[in-house]
Amino acid sequence: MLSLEQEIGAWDSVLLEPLTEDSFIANLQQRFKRDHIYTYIGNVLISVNPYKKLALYSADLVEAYVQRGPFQLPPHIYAIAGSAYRWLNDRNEDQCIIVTGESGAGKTEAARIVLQFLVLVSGSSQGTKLVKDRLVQANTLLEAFGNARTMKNDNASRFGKFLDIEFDFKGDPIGGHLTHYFLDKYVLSRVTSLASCDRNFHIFYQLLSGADIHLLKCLKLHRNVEQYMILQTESNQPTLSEEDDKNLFIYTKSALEILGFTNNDIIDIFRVIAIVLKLGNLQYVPCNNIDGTEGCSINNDYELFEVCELLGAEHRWLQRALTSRQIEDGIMTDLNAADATRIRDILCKTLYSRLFTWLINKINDVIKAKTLGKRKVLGVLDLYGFEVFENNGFEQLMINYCNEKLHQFITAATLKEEQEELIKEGLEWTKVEYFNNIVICQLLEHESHGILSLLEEPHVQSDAAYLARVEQCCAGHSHCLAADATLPSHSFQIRHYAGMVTYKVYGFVEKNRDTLPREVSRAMFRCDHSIMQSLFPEGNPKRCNLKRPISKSVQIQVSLNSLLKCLASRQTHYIRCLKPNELKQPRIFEMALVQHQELKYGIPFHGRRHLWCLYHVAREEFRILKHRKQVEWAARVIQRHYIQWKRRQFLLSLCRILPEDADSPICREWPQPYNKLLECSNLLRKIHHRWRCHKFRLKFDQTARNRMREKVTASFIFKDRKCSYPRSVSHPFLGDYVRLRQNIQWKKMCLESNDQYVVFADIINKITRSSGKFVPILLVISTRSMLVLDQRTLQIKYRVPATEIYRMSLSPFLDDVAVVHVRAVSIQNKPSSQSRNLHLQIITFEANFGPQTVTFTFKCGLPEVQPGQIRVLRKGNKMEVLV
Ligand SMILES: Nc1ncnc2c1ncn2[C@@H]1O[C@H](COP(=O)(O)OP(=O)(O)OP(=O)(O)O)[C@@H](O)[C@H]1O
Repeated sequence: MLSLEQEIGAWDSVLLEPLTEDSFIANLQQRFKRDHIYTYIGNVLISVNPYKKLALYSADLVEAYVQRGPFQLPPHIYAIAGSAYRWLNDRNEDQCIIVTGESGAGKTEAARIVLQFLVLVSGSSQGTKLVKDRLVQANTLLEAFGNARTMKNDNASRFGKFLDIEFDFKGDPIGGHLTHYFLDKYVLSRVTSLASCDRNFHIFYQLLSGADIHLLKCLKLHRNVEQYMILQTESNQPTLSEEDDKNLFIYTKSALEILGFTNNDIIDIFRVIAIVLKLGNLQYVPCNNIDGTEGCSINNDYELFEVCELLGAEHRWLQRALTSRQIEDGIMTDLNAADATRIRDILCKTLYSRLFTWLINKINDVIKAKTLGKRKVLGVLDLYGFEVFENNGFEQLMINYCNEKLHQFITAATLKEEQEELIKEGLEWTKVEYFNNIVICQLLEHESHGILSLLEEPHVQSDAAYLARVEQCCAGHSHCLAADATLPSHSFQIRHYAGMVTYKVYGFVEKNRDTLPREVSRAMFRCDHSIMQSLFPEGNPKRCNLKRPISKSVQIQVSLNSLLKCLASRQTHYIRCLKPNELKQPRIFEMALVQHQELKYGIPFHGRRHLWCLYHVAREEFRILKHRKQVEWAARVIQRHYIQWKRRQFLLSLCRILPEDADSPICREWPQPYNKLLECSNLLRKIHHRWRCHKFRLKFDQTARNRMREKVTASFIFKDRKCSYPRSVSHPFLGDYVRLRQNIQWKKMCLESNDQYVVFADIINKITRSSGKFVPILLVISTRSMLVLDQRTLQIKYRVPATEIYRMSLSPFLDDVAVVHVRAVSIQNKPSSQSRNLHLQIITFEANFGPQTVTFTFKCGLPEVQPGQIRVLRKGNKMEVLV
């Protein structure tokens, strides 16, 4: 685990006091000695190659760096990767980590550690795992086909690589895209001629050591490396053992399988490798043609026969394509041995580089995000650094041009933009002078007289003509030396941002065009090999393209400009890799070498420090404030969307959540709403209730409709005014509860008094005034009158015409007390003395007062009683009803 106490020197070089180049390098050295290989300089991470395994990488450390912000823990590549990943998620911005450095400085390793970090930190669902696995395997495959041993590095990438990883809104990888830059630069030389300490691309050795005997036989190969000319060097020094290659072959094959290549695809890929190996063995011997010109023949024709078998080509086509050239339509001339050898080499290089591009396209198809929707991208750019050798040619010019452009971009991003923003924000600061290398970029790419543009001029057909044009157009330029006596012959010099480089123009024109003769492309297109048609589309006789093929320098300029455009749209993070020694040894720190590399960075330290100090103070505060505002804004947006989502959820789920009998008007259940939806829920509940009542009513027949009318009337009268009312709601009114209308005696009686239309009839209890006992009597209300009858004999005790009843009252409590107000004089069938000021009380008792025996005492004779004026008082086991 990390221990902060053990930290040595300054984490961040800008805090060194004083900050000079010497103190900066000394700080790096001091830290390097104690295996602290990472140091910051502002927001750039410096990584010094330890050339040994260090316990600096683990899942625990990834976790630690994810939890803490940058600068809270010792400098680490995880902190840079963590910042990029965090910004990607928090700010929703595309990110890019740019890894730079010389060959062997540790760029590929750094890019691999970044990928490892992203793999560990992101989600672990089945789909995500598959994506991650494929991204990792893509790296393995690229190493086998794109890396080689060089004097500087046993596993040097021979191409620039830009891996874009796409993430979904959760921060899980969903796919990726690979772009490669300029494999051709080394393919141009490496495939067919090796420097003494170099090896060819790993895959050649892996195939020869790892393929089983059947595969070798099928590919017509021998296991022995010495059998193949393109694998020979002057020293023939092996570094990787055969055993290593054999083991690595297993990984390469498994990577191909995991990436979805079928067995047939895999055999086809290896067949192309075998073809390159065998083509490289072709030897030409000069011969004289009949017309006296020099021609050539293939010395070891059996190799060509085998190549044809592997390609599925006819021997005579290929032999003709490799040894002759079309000068006019249909007229061929034989090539001399040197030209034929050159064409053979170009074919080998073209085959290999196109196979590599084909592989990358296939990988891109597999790792492409399969899901639609918004995505964010985190890219890792691993480009080789500035190069200067004893002999520098076309390849170095291209690489140094790329570095020049990249340097311009980084300078603009880290210094120019900072300064401009400081001005914009009105912060106090001192302007820092720095060298803007735009002038060198223009020297190279100026449309009419740039060093690269001159290569495209139609009359520049030889290296001498090209040099003459460079001398003519650029000799006086402040960054170019040409036509100068101090220069070696056939050369010109450019003062790059990173130093002076002398370029020899040998082979410039040819390497820039480096086109395969049309006859060779056609012969390859005609082969019966599944991928040849896609590798050599220009060989299709139906595709007659008379346009000049795009030259290498134009291709590089186009792809570089699109790369820079892409970088400009992203938030960039920098990892600068440094090589501590040329011996590839641990623990050796050569001050001069490190200083030399760091100088190439080209920005004065004091300037950078000044800016960054202003940056840790004002800009940081500004950023925090801006960030906080962004967070607040984001919180508001999230809240708004969450509420909307909740609402929608509630509404959509309402009919699902409502109970089954929710259509019944008496069902009271309703789902509990989310707090913010209370009002909406209440309104909806009312609407829903009305709707279901409406539906309920639609089912009524005439009888039910009449009954409902009565109920509605009762509701108007009793609702909220009588405690016992709710109990009666569900019972329909019968009116004639004793079936009086069917009684024969009554039928006769009622005709006399015209009371045949009975509205209400039931047995009720009357309390006798003398004894206080209950006396059941029959109460009948007809459309004409109210009658009190003996329940057995049906003898009429009172008959009160309806017109004489002027009011009915009842108590609001849980009882059955009702008072009918009658004009006393109108009571019939009674002696007048009793009826004088009589107020009739009709009392029925049900079980409303519980099991107790209850006695009622009535005070009668009050003129008018309103609902609510009746009081029922409990006195011990007696109840007193006061009206
Ligand atoms: N962080 C590291 N820890 C241990 N060894 C490292 C580290 N970085 C680099 N190395 C060693 O240095 C060697 C060279 O590193 P790497 O291949 O990453 O260099 P490079 O800058 O990509 O070179 P090139 O541009 O030639 O591809 C690696 O094979 C490895 O042995």
